[in-house]
Amino acid sequence: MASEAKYKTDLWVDWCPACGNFGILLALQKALAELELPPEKVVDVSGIGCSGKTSHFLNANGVHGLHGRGIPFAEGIKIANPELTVIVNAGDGDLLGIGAGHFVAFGRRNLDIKVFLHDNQVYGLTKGQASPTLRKGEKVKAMPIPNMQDWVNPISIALASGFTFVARGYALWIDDLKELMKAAIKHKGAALLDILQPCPTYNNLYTPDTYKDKLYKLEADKSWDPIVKEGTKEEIEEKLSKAYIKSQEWGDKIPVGIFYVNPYVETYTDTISKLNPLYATIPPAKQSIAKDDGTPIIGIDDFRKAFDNYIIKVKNKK
Ligand SMILES: Cc1ncc(C[n+]2csc(CCOP(=O)(O)OP(=O)(O)O)c2C)c(N)n1
Ligand code: SF4
Ligand SMILES: [Mg+2]
Repeated sequence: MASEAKYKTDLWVDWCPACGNFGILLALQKALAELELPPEKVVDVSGIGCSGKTSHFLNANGVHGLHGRGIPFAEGIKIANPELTVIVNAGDGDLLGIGAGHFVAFGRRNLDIKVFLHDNQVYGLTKGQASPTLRKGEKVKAMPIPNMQDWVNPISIALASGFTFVARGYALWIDDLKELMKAAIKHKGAALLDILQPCPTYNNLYTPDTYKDKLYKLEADKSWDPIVKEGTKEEIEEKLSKAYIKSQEWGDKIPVGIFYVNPYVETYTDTISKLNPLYATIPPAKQSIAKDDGTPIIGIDDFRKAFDNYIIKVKNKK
């Protein structure tokens, strides 16, 4: 089996000592190695933040984008070339603060992209302000007063937005995290992996000591069955409701593991392929953009024709 060394770069990994991001990076390198994905077929898209440095430390294609815009960059890449494995590594501020609109719209599309949310409850890179996942009334050390705003629950919002794979991992349980990453990557559709990530420099509330007594594994309960098996409306509603109720659990006990998986939803790129069969054989990234003499080819005519035909068919059905 390929070793994770294949995915390491020779850059000095400059996160603070004991940062949870080290565990996330190692789990990701191990997951990619065990899945035997060639680095040239993997794209890691990062936003801005400490988490955003992941793309520099992973030997794969990487885009270190703009704060809050990891998802739209990733969407463009996946739509242009659906054969790539596209992963977003971004912070809780990035994905649920400035980028929250993209997060919700992404769930609706069910694009086959994996969102790994580095959930440290702070804006690490900008020195420890509260992020959207810090609870109301909590105060981490750089804050002058306790948090005045309520939190955003990443699991609940992902379920409500249409993500078809929703799970939570912990940065220091590297083997479990690696397995969750593998499951997310293998799932065909939009995946959220909320990764609880200690930030020893700025978050003095959610430390490894805090998590030690609170975290428990969903899989330990043999009756917990988060995977949609038949795809009926009733089954989906039942599993979604149970996942939502479970997502509200946060306090003395914090669940880690898979909350919900629905493999029955068509992906966005499959929908496009149905509209235009050409898309499946020659996606945009593989089309020529210029003729031999250098004149640009505008390649949207076939797509437009297919789309017009589709509209005509739909209208005729009415
Ligand atoms: C458009 C824009 N707004 C604000 C910033 C400043 N900024 C950089 S990183 C960051 C927050 C990072 O927090 P998070 O996304 O949680 O990542 P972490 O550092 O915790 O991994 C902010 C506000 C920016 N770079 N760009
Ligand atoms: S500030 Fe926090 S999240 Fe950022 S590198 Fe340091 S420990 Fe990690
Ligand atoms: Mg953060």
